[in-house]
Amino acid sequence: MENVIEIKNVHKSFEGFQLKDLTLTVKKGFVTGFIGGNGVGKSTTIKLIMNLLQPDSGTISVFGLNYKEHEKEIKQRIGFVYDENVFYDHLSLAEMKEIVKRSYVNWDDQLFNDYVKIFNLPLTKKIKSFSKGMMMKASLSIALSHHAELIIMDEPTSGLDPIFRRELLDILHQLMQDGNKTIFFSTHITTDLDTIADYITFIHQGEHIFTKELYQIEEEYAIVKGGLDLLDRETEKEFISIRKSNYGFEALTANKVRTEEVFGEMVLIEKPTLEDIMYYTKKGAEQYVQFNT
Ligand SMILES: Nc1ncnc2c1ncn2[C@@H]1O[C@H](COP(=O)(O)OP(=O)(O)OP(=O)(O)O)[C@@H](O)[C@H]1O
Repeated sequence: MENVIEIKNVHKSFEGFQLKDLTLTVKKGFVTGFIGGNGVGKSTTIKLIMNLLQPDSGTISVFGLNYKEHEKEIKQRIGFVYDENVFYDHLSLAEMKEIVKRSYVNWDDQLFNDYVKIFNLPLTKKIKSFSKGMMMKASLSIALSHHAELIIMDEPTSGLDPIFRRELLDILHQLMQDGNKTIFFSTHITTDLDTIADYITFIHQGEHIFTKELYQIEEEYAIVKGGLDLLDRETEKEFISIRKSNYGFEALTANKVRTEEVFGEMVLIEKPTLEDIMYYTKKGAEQYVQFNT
Protein backbone atom coordinates (compact mmCIF):
# COMPACT_ATOMS: atom_id res chain seq x y z
CA MET A 1 0.00 0.00 0.00
CA GLU A 2 1.34 3.39 -0.98
CA ASN A 3 2.24 5.96 1.66
CA VAL A 4 1.45 9.59 0.99
CA ILE A 5 3.33 10.85 4.05
CA GLU A 6 6.42 9.23 5.52
CA ILE A 7 7.96 10.55 8.70
CA LYS A 8 11.15 8.73 9.72
CA ASN A 9 12.99 9.07 13.03
CA VAL A 10 12.04 12.71 13.43
CA HIS A 11 13.17 14.64 16.51
CA LYS A 12 12.03 18.16 17.28
CA SER A 13 12.74 19.93 20.56
CA PHE A 14 11.25 23.01 22.11
CA GLU A 15 11.93 24.15 25.63
CA GLY A 16 10.03 21.66 27.80
CA PHE A 17 8.81 19.53 24.90
CA GLN A 18 10.24 16.95 22.54
CA LEU A 19 8.94 14.96 19.61
CA LYS A 20 10.90 11.78 20.08
CA ASP A 21 12.05 9.59 17.23
CA LEU A 22 8.73 9.97 15.47
CA THR A 23 8.18 7.42 12.72
CA LEU A 24 4.79 7.20 11.07
CA THR A 25 3.15 6.82 7.69
CA VAL A 26 -0.15 7.97 6.21
CA LYS A 27 -1.69 5.61 3.66
CA LYS A 28 -2.86 6.83 0.28
CA GLY A 29 -6.61 6.67 -0.37
CA PHE A 30 -7.72 6.60 3.26
CA VAL A 31 -8.85 8.89 6.07
CA THR A 32 -6.50 8.93 9.03
CA GLY A 33 -7.59 10.56 12.27
CA PHE A 34 -4.75 12.02 14.33
CA ILE A 35 -5.48 11.90 18.06
CA GLY A 36 -3.78 12.70 21.35
CA GLY A 37 -4.35 14.96 24.36
CA ASN A 38 -3.49 18.64 24.70
CA GLY A 39 0.10 19.57 24.02
CA VAL A 40 1.29 16.11 22.93
CA GLY A 41 2.67 17.32 19.59
CA LYS A 42 -0.15 17.04 17.03
CA SER A 43 0.14 20.59 15.65
CA THR A 44 3.92 20.35 15.73
CA THR A 45 3.75 17.15 13.65
CA ILE A 46 1.34 18.77 11.18
CA LYS A 47 3.57 21.84 10.86
CA LEU A 48 6.53 19.53 10.18
CA ILE A 49 4.52 17.75 7.47
CA MET A 50 3.68 21.16 5.96
CA ASN A 51 7.32 22.31 6.17
CA LEU A 52 6.25 25.19 8.42
CA LEU A 53 8.75 23.77 10.92
CA GLN A 54 11.92 21.81 10.16
CA PRO A 55 12.95 18.72 12.12
CA ASP A 56 16.13 18.76 14.24
CA SER A 57 16.87 15.36 12.72
CA GLY A 58 15.08 12.67 10.71
CA THR A 59 13.31 12.87 7.35
CA ILE A 60 9.85 13.76 6.06
CA SER A 61 8.57 12.99 2.61
CA VAL A 62 5.21 13.75 1.04
CA PHE A 63 4.11 11.99 -2.19
CA GLY A 64 7.56 10.36 -2.04
CA LEU A 65 9.18 13.78 -2.47
CA ASN A 66 11.30 15.88 -0.13
CA TYR A 67 10.70 19.55 0.57
CA LYS A 68 14.26 20.61 -0.21
CA GLU A 69 13.85 19.95 -3.91
CA HIS A 70 10.08 19.74 -4.43
CA GLU A 71 8.39 22.23 -2.10
CA LYS A 72 6.31 23.88 -4.84
CA GLU A 73 5.03 20.61 -6.28
CA ILE A 74 4.18 19.20 -2.86
CA LYS A 75 2.26 22.33 -1.81
CA GLN A 76 0.26 22.32 -5.06
CA ARG A 77 -1.05 18.90 -4.18
CA ILE A 78 -2.05 19.63 -0.56
CA GLY A 79 -5.15 21.35 0.78
CA PHE A 80 -4.35 22.65 4.26
CA VAL A 81 -6.76 23.72 6.97
CA TYR A 82 -5.23 25.24 10.03
CA ASP A 83 -6.77 25.97 13.42
CA GLU A 84 -5.65 29.61 13.38
CA ASN A 85 -6.60 32.49 11.14
CA VAL A 86 -4.24 32.47 8.20
CA PHE A 87 -6.07 35.15 6.23
CA TYR A 88 -5.46 38.86 5.83
CA ASP A 89 -8.49 39.73 7.87
CA HIS A 90 -8.94 43.29 6.54
CA LEU A 91 -9.90 41.65 3.21
CA SER A 92 -13.17 40.04 2.16
CA LEU A 93 -13.30 36.35 1.26
CA ALA A 94 -13.64 37.24 -2.43
CA GLU A 95 -10.49 39.39 -2.23
CA MET A 96 -8.63 36.73 -0.27
CA LYS A 97 -9.56 34.12 -2.86
CA GLU A 98 -8.09 36.26 -5.65
CA ILE A 99 -4.76 36.26 -3.81
CA VAL A 100 -4.75 32.55 -2.94
CA LYS A 101 -5.83 31.30 -6.36
CA ARG A 102 -2.70 32.72 -7.99
CA SER A 103 -0.63 30.12 -6.13
CA TYR A 104 -2.55 27.12 -7.50
CA VAL A 105 -2.35 25.78 -11.02
CA ASN A 106 -5.55 23.74 -10.54
CA TRP A 107 -7.63 26.43 -8.84
CA ASP A 108 -11.35 25.94 -9.60
CA ASP A 109 -13.55 29.05 -9.19
CA GLN A 110 -16.73 27.06 -9.74
CA LEU A 111 -15.84 24.64 -6.95
CA PHE A 112 -14.97 27.54 -4.63
CA ASN A 113 -18.33 29.19 -5.33
CA ASP A 114 -20.09 25.89 -4.63
CA TYR A 115 -18.44 25.61 -1.21
CA VAL A 116 -19.17 29.25 -0.40
CA LYS A 117 -22.83 28.50 -1.15
CA ILE A 118 -22.91 25.25 0.85
CA PHE A 119 -21.21 26.98 3.79
CA ASN A 120 -23.43 30.04 3.45
CA LEU A 121 -20.46 32.41 3.58
CA PRO A 122 -20.60 36.14 2.74
CA LEU A 123 -18.17 36.97 -0.05
CA THR A 124 -17.94 40.72 0.47
CA LYS A 125 -17.86 41.07 4.27
CA LYS A 126 -14.45 41.62 5.87
CA ILE A 127 -12.95 38.39 7.19
CA LYS A 128 -12.22 40.02 10.56
CA SER A 129 -15.97 40.11 11.24
CA PHE A 130 -16.24 36.31 10.78
CA SER A 131 -17.08 34.04 13.72
CA LYS A 132 -14.75 31.15 14.54
CA GLY A 133 -17.01 28.72 12.68
CA MET A 134 -17.22 31.00 9.63
CA MET A 135 -13.44 31.30 9.63
CA MET A 136 -13.10 27.52 9.63
CA LYS A 137 -15.60 27.24 6.78
CA ALA A 138 -13.71 29.91 4.81
CA SER A 139 -10.48 27.98 5.39
CA LEU A 140 -12.15 24.81 4.17
CA SER A 141 -13.58 26.39 1.01
CA ILE A 142 -10.15 27.65 0.09
CA ALA A 143 -8.38 24.37 0.94
CA LEU A 144 -10.84 22.26 -1.05
CA SER A 145 -10.92 24.37 -4.23
CA HIS A 146 -7.74 23.39 -6.00
CA HIS A 147 -8.35 19.65 -6.41
CA ALA A 148 -5.77 18.70 -3.80
CA GLU A 149 -4.91 15.00 -3.52
CA LEU A 150 -4.01 15.27 0.15
CA ILE A 151 -6.13 17.20 2.65
CA ILE A 152 -4.38 17.98 5.94
CA MET A 153 -6.42 19.60 8.67
CA ASP A 154 -5.52 20.68 12.18
CA GLU A 155 -8.66 20.51 14.33
CA PRO A 156 -11.12 21.28 11.49
CA THR A 157 -14.18 20.60 13.59
CA SER A 158 -13.21 22.83 16.52
CA GLY A 159 -15.55 25.79 16.81
CA LEU A 160 -18.18 24.19 14.59
CA ASP A 161 -21.70 23.43 15.74
CA PRO A 162 -22.75 19.75 15.79
CA ILE A 163 -24.91 20.07 12.66
CA PHE A 164 -22.18 21.60 10.57
CA ARG A 165 -19.67 19.13 11.98
CA ARG A 166 -21.80 16.36 10.61
CA GLU A 167 -22.18 18.15 7.28
CA LEU A 168 -18.43 18.56 7.09
CA LEU A 169 -17.97 14.84 7.67
CA ASP A 170 -20.41 14.23 4.80
CA ILE A 171 -18.37 16.52 2.56
CA LEU A 172 -15.18 14.71 3.48
CA HIS A 173 -16.91 11.41 2.86
CA GLN A 174 -17.97 12.60 -0.61
CA LEU A 175 -14.44 13.76 -1.36
CA MET A 176 -13.17 10.28 -0.59
CA GLN A 177 -15.46 8.74 -3.22
CA ASP A 178 -13.01 9.91 -5.85
CA GLY A 179 -10.66 7.12 -4.66
CA ASN A 180 -7.47 9.08 -5.15
CA LYS A 181 -7.69 11.40 -2.19
CA THR A 182 -6.15 11.10 1.24
CA ILE A 183 -7.25 12.92 4.37
CA PHE A 184 -5.15 13.37 7.51
CA PHE A 185 -6.69 15.40 10.31
CA SER A 186 -6.24 15.99 14.00
CA THR A 187 -9.21 16.21 16.31
CA HIS A 188 -10.24 16.17 19.95
CA ILE A 189 -13.73 15.07 19.00
CA THR A 190 -12.95 11.41 18.68
CA THR A 191 -16.55 10.41 18.04
CA ASP A 192 -16.26 12.16 14.64
CA LEU A 193 -13.73 9.51 13.72
CA ASP A 194 -16.09 6.56 14.19
CA THR A 195 -18.00 7.59 11.09
CA ILE A 196 -15.17 8.56 8.79
CA ALA A 197 -11.71 7.30 9.78
CA ASP A 198 -10.09 4.21 8.30
CA TYR A 199 -6.91 4.60 10.35
CA ILE A 200 -6.12 6.18 13.70
CA THR A 201 -2.72 7.59 14.54
CA PHE A 202 -2.28 8.17 18.26
CA ILE A 203 0.56 10.13 19.82
CA HIS A 204 1.25 10.79 23.47
CA GLN A 205 3.93 13.06 25.00
CA GLY A 206 5.71 13.44 21.68
CA GLU A 207 5.80 9.71 20.97
CA HIS A 208 3.98 7.67 18.36
CA ILE A 209 1.89 5.11 20.25
CA PHE A 210 0.24 3.47 17.24
CA THR A 211 -1.20 3.77 13.77
CA LYS A 212 -3.89 1.14 13.34
CA GLU A 213 -7.01 0.49 11.36
CA LEU A 214 -10.11 1.40 13.34
CA TYR A 215 -11.43 -2.17 13.24
CA GLN A 216 -8.06 -3.50 14.42
CA ILE A 217 -8.24 -1.26 17.50
CA GLU A 218 -11.65 -2.73 18.30
CA GLU A 219 -10.22 -6.25 17.95
CA GLU A 220 -7.15 -5.65 20.10
CA TYR A 221 -8.22 -3.23 22.82
CA ALA A 222 -10.88 -3.75 25.47
CA ILE A 223 -12.18 -2.28 28.68
CA VAL A 224 -12.15 -4.92 31.39
CA LYS A 225 -14.30 -4.72 34.54
CA GLY A 226 -14.05 -7.03 37.53
CA GLY A 227 -13.56 -7.49 41.26
CA LEU A 228 -10.45 -6.30 43.08
CA ASP A 229 -9.74 -9.88 44.23
CA LEU A 230 -8.70 -10.71 40.64
CA LEU A 231 -5.80 -8.27 40.73
CA ASP A 232 -2.29 -9.17 41.82
CA ARG A 233 1.24 -8.36 40.61
CA GLU A 234 0.95 -10.81 37.73
CA THR A 235 -2.58 -10.08 36.51
CA GLU A 236 -2.05 -6.31 36.71
CA LYS A 237 0.63 -6.68 34.02
CA GLU A 238 -2.18 -7.44 31.56
CA PHE A 239 -3.28 -3.82 31.59
CA ILE A 240 -2.10 -0.48 30.23
CA SER A 241 -3.54 1.09 33.37
CA ILE A 242 -6.16 0.32 35.97
CA ARG A 243 -8.76 2.43 37.76
CA LYS A 244 -9.70 0.97 41.14
CA SER A 245 -12.66 1.84 43.33
CA ASN A 246 -14.27 0.26 46.39
CA TYR A 247 -16.50 -1.73 44.06
CA GLY A 248 -13.93 -3.21 41.71
CA PHE A 249 -11.61 -2.24 38.89
CA GLU A 250 -11.88 -1.01 35.35
CA ALA A 251 -8.84 -1.31 33.10
CA LEU A 252 -7.66 -1.13 29.50
CA THR A 253 -5.98 -4.04 27.78
CA ALA A 254 -4.21 -3.94 24.43
CA ASN A 255 -4.48 -7.70 24.11
CA LYS A 256 -8.14 -8.60 24.36
CA VAL A 257 -7.66 -12.25 23.39
CA ARG A 258 -5.06 -12.94 26.07
CA THR A 259 -7.06 -11.07 28.71
CA GLU A 260 -10.04 -13.28 27.86
CA GLU A 261 -7.83 -16.33 28.36
CA VAL A 262 -6.44 -15.08 31.68
CA PHE A 263 -9.73 -13.97 33.26
CA GLY A 264 -12.32 -16.03 31.41
CA GLU A 265 -15.87 -15.45 32.59
CA MET A 266 -14.76 -13.67 35.75
CA VAL A 267 -14.66 -10.25 34.11
CA LEU A 268 -16.83 -8.11 31.87
CA ILE A 269 -15.20 -7.19 28.59
CA GLU A 270 -16.43 -4.13 26.69
CA LYS A 271 -15.56 -2.26 23.53
CA PRO A 272 -13.44 0.82 24.35
CA THR A 273 -13.94 4.25 22.86
CA LEU A 274 -10.95 6.15 21.49
CA GLU A 275 -11.33 8.42 24.51
CA ASP A 276 -10.94 5.38 26.81
CA ILE A 277 -7.73 4.46 24.99
CA MET A 278 -6.37 8.00 25.30
CA TYR A 279 -7.35 8.27 28.98
CA TYR A 280 -5.87 4.96 30.10
CA THR A 281 -2.70 5.42 28.04
CA LYS A 282 -2.14 8.81 29.71
CA LYS A 283 -2.72 7.27 33.16
CA GLY A 284 -0.36 4.39 32.33
CA ALA A 285 2.39 6.79 31.24
CA GLU A 286 1.97 8.83 34.46
CA GLN A 287 2.25 5.67 36.60
CA TYR A 288 5.34 4.65 34.66
CA VAL A 289 6.93 8.01 35.43
CA GLN A 290 5.98 7.68 39.14
CA PHE A 291 7.48 4.19 39.42
CA ASN A 292 10.66 5.12 37.63
CA THR A 293 11.57 8.36 39.38
N1 LIG B 1 7.13 27.36 18.32
C1 LIG B 1 7.17 26.80 19.53
N2 LIG B 1 8.06 27.20 20.46
C2 LIG B 1 8.13 26.63 21.69
N3 LIG B 1 7.31 25.63 22.10
C3 LIG B 1 6.38 25.20 21.22
C4 LIG B 1 6.25 25.74 19.90
N4 LIG B 1 5.24 25.11 19.27
C5 LIG B 1 4.76 24.20 20.14
N5 LIG B 1 5.44 24.25 21.31
C6 LIG B 1 5.21 23.39 22.49
O1 LIG B 1 5.21 22.04 22.05
C7 LIG B 1 4.24 21.28 22.76
C8 LIG B 1 3.32 20.57 21.77
O2 LIG B 1 2.49 21.52 21.15
P1 LIG B 1 1.47 21.16 19.99
O3 LIG B 1 0.83 22.45 19.59
O4 LIG B 1 2.17 20.38 18.95
O5 LIG B 1 0.45 20.21 20.75
P2 LIG B 1 -1.00 19.65 20.29
O6 LIG B 1 -0.93 18.17 20.47
O7 LIG B 1 -1.34 20.17 18.94
O8 LIG B 1 -1.92 20.28 21.42
P3 LIG B 1 -3.46 20.81 21.38
O9 LIG B 1 -4.30 19.60 21.17
O10 LIG B 1 -3.60 21.38 22.74
O11 LIG B 1 -3.55 21.83 20.28
C9 LIG B 1 3.52 22.24 23.70
O12 LIG B 1 4.11 22.12 24.97
C10 LIG B 1 3.82 23.60 23.09
O13 LIG B 1 3.87 24.59 24.10
